[in-house]
Amino acid sequence: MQIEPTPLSGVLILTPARHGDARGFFSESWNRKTLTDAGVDLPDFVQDNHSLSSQVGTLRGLHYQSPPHAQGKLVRCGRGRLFDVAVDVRRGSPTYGQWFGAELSFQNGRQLWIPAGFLHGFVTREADTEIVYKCTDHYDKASDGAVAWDSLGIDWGVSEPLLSDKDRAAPAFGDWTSPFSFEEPA
Ligand SMILES: Cc1cn([C@H]2C[C@H](O)[C@@H](COP(=O)(O)OP(=O)(O)O[C@H]3O[C@@H](C)C(=O)[C@@H](O)[C@H]3O)O2)c(=O)[nH]c1=O
Repeated sequence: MQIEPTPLSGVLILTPARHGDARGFFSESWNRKTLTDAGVDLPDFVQDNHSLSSQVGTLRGLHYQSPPHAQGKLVRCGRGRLFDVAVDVRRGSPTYGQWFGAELSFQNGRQLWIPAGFLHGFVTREADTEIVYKCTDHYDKASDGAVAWDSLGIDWGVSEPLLSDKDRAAPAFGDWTSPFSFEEPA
């Protein structure tokens, strides 16, 4: 397991080992003990999500659930290729409003750990791309929120993405009040 920090405190890139042989590969895509032994303690996960985006340039985001139903997400790409983005929206954080993006693909096997307190979104870079992610809280429709994808200066690599109606109507970052605040690490 390779563990890499990112410029946003708390956000990590995790790359599990792949054991290749004549059949293909085997990989432990999630193993709490491997991470704990490496000094990384993630909260418990209670829901796994899986979505397919048929068209290249499909953009889902930027999403969050408000506390007390905030979600941390461990994200990976099951098929195809996508650009995954986390935005720090913890009020008082030294990196408030900053974003980090990484390409996650079936090929590179990378995962992005995004704690609660961040917006999450992604754009697909291939047709028929699947995303799979573990969440630390259940879906709660009433706590579900979105911020406009094009209001944070993120370089998505597309100018006219395919969006949901909800994402097209999302408020701009500048018109939105974050429900998250920054807690200094103990
Ligand atoms: C997120 C979610 C949606 N749904 C339903 C609601 C709706 O009818 C349908 C599609 O929902 P959405 O349009 O919100 O799906 P989508 O745009 O893929 O939303 C997801 O985007 C990524 C970026 C995230 O980070 C996720 O947390 C989630 O917000 O699925 C659930 O039943 N459970 C869930 O956990």
